[in-house]
Amino acid sequence: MKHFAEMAREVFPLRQSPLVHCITNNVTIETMANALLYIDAQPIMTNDIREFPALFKQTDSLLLNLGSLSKERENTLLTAAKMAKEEKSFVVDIVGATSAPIAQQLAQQLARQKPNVLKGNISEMRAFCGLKTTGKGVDSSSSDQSEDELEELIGALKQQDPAVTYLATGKKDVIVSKKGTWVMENGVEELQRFIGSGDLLGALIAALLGEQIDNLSAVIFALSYLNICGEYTSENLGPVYGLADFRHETLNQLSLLKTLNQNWFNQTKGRKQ
Ligand SMILES: Nc1ncnc2c1ncn2[C@@H]1O[C@H](COP(=O)(O)OP(=O)(O)OP(=O)(O)O)[C@@H](O)[C@H]1O
Ligand SMILES: Cc1ncsc1CCO
Ligand SMILES: [Mg+2]
Repeated sequence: MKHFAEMAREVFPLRQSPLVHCITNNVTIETMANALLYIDAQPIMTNDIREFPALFKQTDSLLLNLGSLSKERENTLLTAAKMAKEEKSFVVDIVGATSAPIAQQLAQQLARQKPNVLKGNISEMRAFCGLKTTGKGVDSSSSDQSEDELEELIGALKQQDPAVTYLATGKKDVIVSKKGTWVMENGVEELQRFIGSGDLLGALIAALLGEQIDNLSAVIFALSYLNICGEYTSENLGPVYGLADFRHETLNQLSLLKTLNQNWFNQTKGRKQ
């Protein structure tokens, strides 16, 4: 992790205020837009494909999130991915691939457009690889996260297109890239218990790609930053707190940690396999 530790101070605060175009679900769209502002990026949440040619000239990166899909959004996502292919950095978040066959199919189609990063929770990523999963809805299951299950997922991700960097989130997070495999261990359980933590993570990765940070580093820094914000929150809120306060304070930390503790990356737990 030494290489990343040296780079970390250069990453946050962001210098270029990247403009991130997000095509995303209706549930967490506002949380995602604010999370981007809190890390000094700029969001634009445009679904209208008529706007894309002009918009693509301005944006630095693109996020495609498959949650709460509709026929129209499916078309919007495919159009954006085709335009982005080899032209613009983009992240695909395969929300719902565990439970919705159409989202699963769309995830495969979008993967063929070679996103920089394709992510989902561990159950969604198991579904993506064709492995059995006990995940339901948009949440992962704990039984998909045993050591054996993680090893199986890592093996399956290594068989996927090596042009793409893969992130599977959960208690432990798995990153598979052509540069190697990492298992990261930051975060607290409450992060899984507010809706949109995974969604906003996809947008943070896109923001770092928009700063021309390489795929693997963008994933490691965005993931570690969010999870360490969660850890700070859990330590500082006291012995008893509600989940709404946890959510609120974690979002606050996104805006604070980068300036209050420039050594935040020293708290990263994880290893290359
Ligand atoms: N049990 C846990 N312990 C520690 N960190 C966790 C845990 N579960 C999730 N996280 C962290 O929370 C973040 C979101 O991961 P999660 O897998 O919950 O995403 P998700 O299911 O896609 O979320 P959502 O659908 O609500 O957007 C990641 O940074 C992940 O590392
Ligand atoms: C709850 C929910 N349903 C569809 S998308 C979404 C947000 C989680 O990603
Ligand atoms: Mg998710």
